[in-house]
Amino acid sequence: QNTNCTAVGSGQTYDYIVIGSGAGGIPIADRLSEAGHSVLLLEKGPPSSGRWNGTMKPTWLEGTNLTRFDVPGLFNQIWHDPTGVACEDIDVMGGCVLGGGIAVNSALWWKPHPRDWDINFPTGWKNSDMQNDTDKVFQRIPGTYIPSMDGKLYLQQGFDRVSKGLDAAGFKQVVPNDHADQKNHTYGHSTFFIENAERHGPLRTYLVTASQRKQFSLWTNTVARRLVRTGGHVTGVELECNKGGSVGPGHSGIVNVTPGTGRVIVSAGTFGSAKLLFRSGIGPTDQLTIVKNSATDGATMISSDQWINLPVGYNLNDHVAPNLGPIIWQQIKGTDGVYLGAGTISRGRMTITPQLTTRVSTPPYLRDQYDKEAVIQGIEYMKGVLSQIPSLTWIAPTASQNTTAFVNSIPATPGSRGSNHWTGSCTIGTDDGRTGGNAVVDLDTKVYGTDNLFVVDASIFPGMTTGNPSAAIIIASEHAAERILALKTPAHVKTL
Ligand SMILES: Cc1cc2nc3c(=O)[nH]c(=O)nc-3n(C[C@H](O)[C@H](O)[C@H](O)COP(=O)(O)OP(=O)(O)OC[C@H]3O[C@@H](n4cnc5c(N)ncnc54)[C@H](O)[C@@H]3O)c2cc1C
Repeated sequence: QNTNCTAVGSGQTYDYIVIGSGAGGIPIADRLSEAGHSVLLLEKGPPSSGRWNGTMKPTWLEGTNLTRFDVPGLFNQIWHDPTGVACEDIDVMGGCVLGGGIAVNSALWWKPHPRDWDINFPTGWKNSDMQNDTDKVFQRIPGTYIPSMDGKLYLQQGFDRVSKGLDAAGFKQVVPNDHADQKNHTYGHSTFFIENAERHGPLRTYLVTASQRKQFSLWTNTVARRLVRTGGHVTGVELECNKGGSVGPGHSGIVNVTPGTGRVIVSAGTFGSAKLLFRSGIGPTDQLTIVKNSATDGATMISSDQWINLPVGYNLNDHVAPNLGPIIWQQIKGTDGVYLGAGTISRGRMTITPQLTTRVSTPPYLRDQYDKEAVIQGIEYMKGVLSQIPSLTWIAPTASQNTTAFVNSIPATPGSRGSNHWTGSCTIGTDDGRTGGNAVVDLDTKVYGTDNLFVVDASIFPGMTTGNPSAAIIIASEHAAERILALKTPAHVKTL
């Protein structure tokens, strides 16, 4: 028996159990506890930031309360030294530590373009519905395009050179997050959630206020194995200590929600949330059958007469290529009339393996010919603009290379094209997936066919955002919190 693995007693129950402490999970756990509810936030990974007793750091940070996660210059460390940080059960990059993606990402921080909501999201989630939530998020996490301590911008040679060409072509320089709607023929400095030269974001804001409340609890190193449910009603969550407790103190056993009124919010990310639903008997029959036949879960999985058939894992999406800066915007309209970015229509699928890892079985990149045409058009356009700049050399595609051939030469795989901006898999919408629709969760983020189970993270996004998605996910989490708090407990549950 590992002393780092505490078996939970059945006495303590919670109004809300939130599974996963990423961009979706931390903000909603804060808002639900702020409303007076008891909230348990579960995170399978270890603490990350020094503020939360994280310990992973290079020797030169010893003696400080900072870890590799706090120092912007170490953002890329996850690619060189991923052990104990990157998720081990997915086939793409993800952060499985306290904070999830927002503890390991590059901290690029974009206020969403109005069309990010208006094109893709359903009624009640349009730009006008999200304004209040956007303001709340950007008040707490303003972001900056000058991340240094002394207020100076460094290494601007590239920016200065490129901007001359952009100016000559009539592009306008903007402060991006002051003009979120001006994303055509504009450019600017990239914005980051960095403050005092350290990683800022939900770990320094939402988690701080949540932790000050007595009704809030956080358990790290604790894996949610599956939901315990009777029909569409979840009574608790089955837990396992991460690696048997060998990586730090965790919890095992079954933790229950408040009988009758308690709710569970799954915020385990695009892959983690889908996997948890599969293991809980919620998803397409082919995926649930893989879990049923697995050595780990087969014998104890919920029986097939209780399965809920929903299109979990479909509608997978990612940006076609990562962006850094200087950031340049130009609207490219495909010949199908929709825009590149928020308007792309290519989608993929993620699935589960017999070992209960997940994989991108159908990569989403450029599967649609109009999406591909728009990318080619975009590269051609930028080549034209930037060719005006003296002594600037295009590295790819080379001067002699045909753009179409270049685009076709890049494999449509996460390894070549991936941007780590995975969305989809548990899509929000009114078209109930049990009866042939695409949606896994309804407009309150409640899983169809259940009465107290919700999904709140990148997985509910029906389509892609223009920029890196973390701000939009946090805004969506604020919005979901309001809608969930406003929901009445179903009458039949109250009478139980
Ligand atoms: C390397 C990298 C760079 C990126 N750069 C940027 C950027 O610069 N700007 C930007 O906006 N976005 C960036 N992103 C994307 C952004 O970080 C993600 O879109 C965002 O974090 C997703 O939020 P989420 O809540 O859906 O999931 P996550 O943030 O992934 O959170 C999910 C959490 O759930 C936990 N979990 C999973 N399964 C379980 C379980 N069964 N039990 C308990 N816990 C579980 C995970 O450990 C994780 O902490 C980047 C991502 C990566 C990986």
